Amino acid sequence: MGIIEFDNTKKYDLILLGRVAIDFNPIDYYKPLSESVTFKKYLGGSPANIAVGMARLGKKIGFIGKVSDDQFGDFVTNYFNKEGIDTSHITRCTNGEKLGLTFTEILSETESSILMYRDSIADLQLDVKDIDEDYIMNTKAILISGTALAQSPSREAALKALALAKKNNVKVIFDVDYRPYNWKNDDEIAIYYSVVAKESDVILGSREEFDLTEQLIEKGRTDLETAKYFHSQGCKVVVIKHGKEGSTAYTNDGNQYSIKPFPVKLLKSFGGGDGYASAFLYGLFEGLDIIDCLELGSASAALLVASHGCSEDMPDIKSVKEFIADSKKKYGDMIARA
Ligand SMILES: Nc1ncnc2c1ncn2[C@@H]1O[C@H](COP(=O)(O)OP(=O)(O)OP(=O)(O)O)[C@@H](O)[C@H]1O
Ligand SMILES: O=C(O)C[C@@H](O)[C@H](O)C(=O)CO
Repeated sequence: MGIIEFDNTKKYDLILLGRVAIDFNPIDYYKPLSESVTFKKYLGGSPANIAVGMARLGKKIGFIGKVSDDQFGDFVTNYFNKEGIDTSHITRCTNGEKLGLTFTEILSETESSILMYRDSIADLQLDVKDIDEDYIMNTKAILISGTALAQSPSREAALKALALAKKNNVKVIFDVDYRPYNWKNDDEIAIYYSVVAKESDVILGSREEFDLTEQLIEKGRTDLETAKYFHSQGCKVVVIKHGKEGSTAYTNDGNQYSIKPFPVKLLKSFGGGDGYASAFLYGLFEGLDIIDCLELGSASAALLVASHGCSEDMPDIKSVKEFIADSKKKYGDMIARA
C-alpha cells in the first residue's frame, strides 16, 4: 500500500479534467516559428497528454472536457478512443468555440517556446451541467489541471468536480499547470489555485507555479515551507519541479525525496512535465515508494523532452524501465537519485 490509499474497487484509476487541444510542432526546426513551413499535428493540452501517458502505462482513464464541434474535435476524441481513454464525458461546444492550438518553436538546440491560440476557446466552456457525480464516484482519483480554473464556466465546473470528489472520498490530484494566456490577473490565479491546492491529496507544480499559488498566503517561501504548509492543509504529497535541476517530493510523514533529470539530448523543453506526471502518478497507483515514482517520472520526462511530440511519444512502462536501465548502465546506478 503506497502513501495514497486508493479505493481499488472503482472502475477508473483516474479521471482528468481540463483542456484537450492540438499541438503543431515544426518538422523544419532550429529556426524561428515564423520561418517554419511544415508541422506535425499531435493531440495536445497538458491534461490530455497526461491522460494518454497514463493510458499507455496501462491505467483505466476517463476525461471530463469540452471540445470544438468540428473536425479538430473529432480528431482529439477519435485519438482518445484509439488510446482506450473513456470519452463519454467529453462534450461539444454549441456556439462555435474553437479547440486550442499550440505551435511549438524549436529555435535552437537549447531554446524552445510555445505560441498558444486560445481565444474563444472550447475547453473553458466546460460547464457545471457537464459534471456528473455518478462518473466521479466511479474513479479512484480525479486530476484537475490548473488552466481549467482560468475562466468561467470552466472554473465553476472544476470546483464542482472538486466538491463531488471530496464528498465521495475520491482522491484529488492538482497539476498546477500555469499557462498565462487566459488568466485576468495574479489575484485570481492565487485565489483559485490555492482553493484547489488546499483540498488536494497530491500537488504537482514548478517553483514558479507554487509562487503564483501562494502569493496571497505568503511570498518567498522555500520548497520545504511550501510543502509543510500544504501538508498542514491535508495534502499528502507535494512535488516541486525545477526543470533541468530536477525535482523533490515532500510527503506528509516528514520525508523528502529528490531526483535529478536523466541525461538526454534535448529537442524541446516542453512535454517533460506531462511525461513526468503520467509516470509519477502511475507509480502512486501501483503503490510504489515515492523515490521509485520520482525515478519513473524523471525518466519519462527525459524521454519526452528528447521527443518531437508529446502525446504521441508517451512511453509504455517497458520503454521507461529500459531507458532507466540503459541510463544506469551508462552513467552509474545512482544517476538520477540525488
Ligand atoms: N533538459 C532536460 N533534460 C532531462 N530532463 C529534463 C530536462 N528538462 C526538464 N526535464 C525533466 O522534466 C521535468 C519537468 O520539467 P519542468 O520542470 O519544466 O516541468 P513543467 O514546466 O511542468 O514542464 P512542461 O514544459 O511540460 O509544462 C523535470 O523535473 C525533469 O525531470
Ligand atoms: O499544455 C498545452 O496546452 C501545450 C501542450 O499540448 C504541449 O505539448 C506542451 O507544452 C507540453 O507541456
